[in-house]
Amino acid sequence: MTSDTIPVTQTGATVLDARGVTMRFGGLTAVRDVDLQVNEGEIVGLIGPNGAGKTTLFNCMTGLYTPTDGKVNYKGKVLPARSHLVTQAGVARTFQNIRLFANMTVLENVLVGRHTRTKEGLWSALLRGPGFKRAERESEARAMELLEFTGLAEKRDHLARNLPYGEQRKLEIARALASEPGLLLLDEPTAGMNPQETRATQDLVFAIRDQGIAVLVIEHDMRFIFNLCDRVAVLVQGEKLVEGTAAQVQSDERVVAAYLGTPFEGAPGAEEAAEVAAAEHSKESDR
Ligand SMILES: Nc1ncnc2c1ncn2[C@@H]1O[C@H](COP(=O)(O)OP(=O)(O)OP(=O)(O)O)[C@@H](O)[C@H]1O
Repeated sequence: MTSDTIPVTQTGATVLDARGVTMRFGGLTAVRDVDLQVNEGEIVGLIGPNGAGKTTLFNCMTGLYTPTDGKVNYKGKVLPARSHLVTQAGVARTFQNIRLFANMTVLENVLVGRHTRTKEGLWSALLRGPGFKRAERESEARAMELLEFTGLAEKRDHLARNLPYGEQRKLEIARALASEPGLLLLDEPTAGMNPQETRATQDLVFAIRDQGIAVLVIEHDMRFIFNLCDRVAVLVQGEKLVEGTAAQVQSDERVVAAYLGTPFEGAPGAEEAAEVAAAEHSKESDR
């Protein structure tokens, strides 16, 4: 393997432990033998060029895909292969393409996110007995706390589809938090945001971490990632190329090369790039 993990100061206990994760789609290996850990109290960034396999790795960590190889543990237990069970286990996520219930209110969207945490069963809900009503009141109180936390309380009765884009992303985060996770996975949380909204999202992620929730975040905005993260892993063509602090990753010439599209010797994709260069060279010399 060509990956290079630069030692950084170990923080709390390991929350997420992905080992040797590989995901193949037919002939395409989207993720290859990736190890990634997230520890308590950490914000970890996952970066890489388009198509590097970042979302596929998220999908492998949240039960949307069953990895072809490797395993993912959360707090010492293998994560189940179903997304709702992963959420129940304590791992919540947001999506690159916002997935809200557009015709439900802001509050209702957060209440939907709480269903993995409410114990009241189907009959209780249908009969609307005292247990159900109490649970409903508690859920609503918690949902309102989360709307205050994310700055959306005043919009509680607005339809999700009428929120500006930046607030829809915040609502996705509030909904994910409603499942009371120990780990939150954010897939491009600032996509489409203006600089002010991006800074607010940065503060929100710090506040989430301060509440004891570990965070793993995919993002293309490098300033956001390097300001935010304790540790950053770089995926290139499905493989982890480098992992380290923001300063270590920023100064690593292989990362710069991967983004500029000139892979180093031994880096994932270097062989193919060399073959293409050789073929182009021989074509030119034939002319
Ligand atoms: N369900 C799927 N079936 C087939 N190929 C897939 C599937 N999901 C992803 N891929 C392929 O796997 C590779 C990695 O895609 P992925 O979306 O994980 O990359 P990414 O790093 O998240 O990219 P981006 O930054 O553009 O979102 C791509 O070549 C993509 O086309």
